[in-house]
Amino acid sequence: MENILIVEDDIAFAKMLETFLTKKGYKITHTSSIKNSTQLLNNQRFDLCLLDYRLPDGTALDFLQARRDLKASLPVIIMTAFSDVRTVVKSMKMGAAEYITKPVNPEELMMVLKQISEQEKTPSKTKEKKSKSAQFVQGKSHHAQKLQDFIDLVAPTDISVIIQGESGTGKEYVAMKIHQQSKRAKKPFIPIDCGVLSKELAAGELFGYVKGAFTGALINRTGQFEKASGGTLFLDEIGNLSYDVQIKLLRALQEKTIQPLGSDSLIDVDIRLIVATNDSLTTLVKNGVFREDLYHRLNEFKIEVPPLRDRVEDMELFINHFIDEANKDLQRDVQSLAEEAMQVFREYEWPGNLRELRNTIRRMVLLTQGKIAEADKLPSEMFSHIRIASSAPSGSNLKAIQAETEKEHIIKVLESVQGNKSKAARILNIDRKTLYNKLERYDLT
Ligand SMILES: Nc1ncnc2c1ncn2[C@@H]1O[C@H](COP(=O)(O)OP(=O)(O)OP(=O)(O)O)[C@@H](O)[C@H]1O
Repeated sequence: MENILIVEDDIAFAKMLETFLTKKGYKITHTSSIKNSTQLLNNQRFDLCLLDYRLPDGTALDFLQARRDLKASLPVIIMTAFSDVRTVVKSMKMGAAEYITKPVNPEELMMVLKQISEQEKTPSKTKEKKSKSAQFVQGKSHHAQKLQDFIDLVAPTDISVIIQGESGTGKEYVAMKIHQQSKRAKKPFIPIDCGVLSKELAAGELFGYVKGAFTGALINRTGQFEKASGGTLFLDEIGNLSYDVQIKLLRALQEKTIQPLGSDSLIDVDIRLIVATNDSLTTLVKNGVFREDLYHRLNEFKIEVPPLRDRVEDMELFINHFIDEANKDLQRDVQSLAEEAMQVFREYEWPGNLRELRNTIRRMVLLTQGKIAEADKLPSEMFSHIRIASSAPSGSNLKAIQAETEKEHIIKVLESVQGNKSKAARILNIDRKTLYNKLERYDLT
């Protein structure tokens, strides 16, 4: 990985990055707008792009769209202000490889570059490798238990599964776990990120093609359906597949055969399909972007992966796991987080879920020389984003007052219906799930 494209309109910062990375042996090209960057992408080959989230003529999402249209496959690292993390996690579903928060720490940047360069060396195997070595942390909250029950239930079968959840909640990990617990475990688990596939590329990638099928098809290529035969195919961000490809996918599932582009022959395939989505597929069906017949074919079993903020009880397990992982990768010996940092972690909303937690911990571990990672290693903006601090003096903080009022009201209603949660939810005009989330958040379980 040598050629890096930096797209950044803060010239001083870009210059600093350029100097630093040139010293590290990279060849840097810098531009400060989406328009110029897409022109560059069209004419030159880059190994990686460091992309500012907000640019004068658009956002990272526009760049990612252009990258997809140009069928460029370079990995993209988004550099973002902390306040944009919530939005940036959306770009992960358009295929950004990673994000880092500003101010960018040089060591952190090098760590991410190394990580991505290793993944790129074995592009097709990386995720399979991850499936073999990645440790699945189960958690102990009732959400975690329910999730594991669903996995246990569905894993031994061959039925299709839709995994739904916010970005970074661990949908791919759940898919891997299902595969590992299934009778297909010894066969391949192939994850495909549909978010990065252009319309034209998707059918070829999934079903393969023969030489001459279209301009640029210089050799025969085996599709992922065939490669995954006997095992599990995981289609992440399935909502991004075009209507045409959805038809082909439905046919492949119904007939258990595929037809590579440009070929007359049908190939038998035996795969188990697991798909994931951030968006509700039913909404996509309603909006006419997702085929209803395919939705019904896929919807044999649905698993909802909860956001991290709803499983605070599991946080400590994940924190310890990510500390261990980071210690190994970064040669550190951090044993725990300081209590103040734990407090912030418990109260923060975690819009990027487990991915954000992992990244935050890696950064803290990287910056910690001793055994305890202190709260001053956290991005300072995180403190202003924490939700209702339980210790916040009521009367001084609007969120805390609202929370206290809500909590008191829930207690009152629960008392009036002798603890019957269904009745309470009806009176409160919220669904049962929301009520359970609130009970957990306010420690009323
Ligand atoms: N059960 C788990 N045990 C350990 N680590 C996990 C687990 N689930 C998720 N992670 C961590 O969180 C990261 C994000 O998980 P994953 O890629 O599965 O999320 P996702 O929901 O598929 O994300 P996206 O919506 O962006 O596709 C992983 O790289 C891993 O580090």
